[in-house]
Amino acid sequence: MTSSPRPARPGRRGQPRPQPDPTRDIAFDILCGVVEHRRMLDTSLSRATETHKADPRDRAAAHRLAAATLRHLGTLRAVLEPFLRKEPPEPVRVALMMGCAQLLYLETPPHAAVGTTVSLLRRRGLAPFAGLANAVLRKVATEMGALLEGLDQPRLDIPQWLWSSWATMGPKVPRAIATGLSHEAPLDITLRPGVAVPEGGVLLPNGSVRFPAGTRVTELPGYEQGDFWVQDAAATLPARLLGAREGEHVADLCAAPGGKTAQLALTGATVTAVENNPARMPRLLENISRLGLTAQAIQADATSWQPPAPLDAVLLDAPCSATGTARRHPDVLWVKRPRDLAGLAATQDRLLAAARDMLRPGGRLVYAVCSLQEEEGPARARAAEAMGLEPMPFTEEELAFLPEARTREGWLRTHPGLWADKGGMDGFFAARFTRKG
Ligand SMILES: C[S@@+](CC[C@H](N)C(=O)[O-])C[C@H]1O[C@@H](n2cnc3c(N)ncnc32)[C@H](O)[C@@H]1O
Repeated sequence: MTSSPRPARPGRRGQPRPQPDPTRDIAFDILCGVVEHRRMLDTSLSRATETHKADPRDRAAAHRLAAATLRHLGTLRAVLEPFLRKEPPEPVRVALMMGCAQLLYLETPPHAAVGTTVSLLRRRGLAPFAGLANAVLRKVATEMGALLEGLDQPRLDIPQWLWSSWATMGPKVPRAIATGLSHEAPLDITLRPGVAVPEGGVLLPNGSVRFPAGTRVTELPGYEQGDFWVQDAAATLPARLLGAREGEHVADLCAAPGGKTAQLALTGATVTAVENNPARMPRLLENISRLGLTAQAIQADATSWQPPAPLDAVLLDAPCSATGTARRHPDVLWVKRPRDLAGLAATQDRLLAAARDMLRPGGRLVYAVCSLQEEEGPARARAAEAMGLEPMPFTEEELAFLPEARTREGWLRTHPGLWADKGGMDGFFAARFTRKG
């Protein structure tokens, strides 16, 4: 992150005229949206990009700054605490946290981090706090190492309710997840069969290819030709574990943007992808076409859609809290609340019941969520059993490349602390069932 290269021109009354800085303006709007209004980052990003007439580079830089701040929100609050004798208004705290994040995590030169924060406060009608920001950020810049010493950063950066909830997976799991969430996620792609590993990529044990964080997928050779698609290593597992085969009729419920549809289509099965959100249909269709795959995409609510004939297999990648994707979407940690889970679980149960009814006797169902929450994972697998679905556990052989993700029940449980030496993975839960004959 660099400073604005142009010197400030004098404005009225000899005051330096604040320079436009769309990157920090957008990041500030995003952060205020998350922290004050529990608004998702992507929602604010689109809105703020329009307001500040930003170009794609500003947008990307703003996203990176906002994400770095959110990834370390608890630590940044703790670092600032000793310098604030009185509680500042929340937007001022947000600007200070953003300034601190640039100093502590983004290697922004101190004069730029301090100067741009002061300008931001002036632009936003918060000039009375400019002096405070100047003094606090200068101190942070000089005492950086000492300020972080002794802080339990992974613990501070996770809201208490999530930390406690993750302990249901084992006492060491919350810390492992938090450590996995403390850095940017790498870029994983899934290759079409027969495509060579692109230069710079590392082949993972599940067959995914991994690139360093910040790699732009559209710039990798083979993207336009449809040689691969973006998909986290953990996200490849549910479709793989459905075991779809040529000649089978399968449905991919809740399908956009279509990573799992692509996997299923490549098995040779006849695939119907069902997605209810019209805004997400173009991405699904675009991906199917870029990859040159054959799959029927239908815009419909999967709780009421019915296949023309009973299906051999169904993949249900249900909507969820998405806490498993917090490496890429750190806002999730601060936007979601415990009370959101009951509504999501009710939707997941409705989708499970609908999926069950689509199957022929003996047909298979994989239920998956990118959530780390018990309510959306194991509790839903038990609900599926109560609906008359018969468990069909994942075997040791099927998960031989990732044995630590196989639970005693034969479910799949991944989290950002797994494959720590390789760069981690998203959090997923999956369970497989058959419909009794
Ligand atoms: C977790 S995302 C799916 C990701 C996708 N399976 C993939 O691998 O690329 C969940 C999707 O379900 C869709 N969705 C939510 N409720 C739905 C419903 N009742 N019927 C169909 N789709 C639904 C959402 O719009 C969203 O696109």
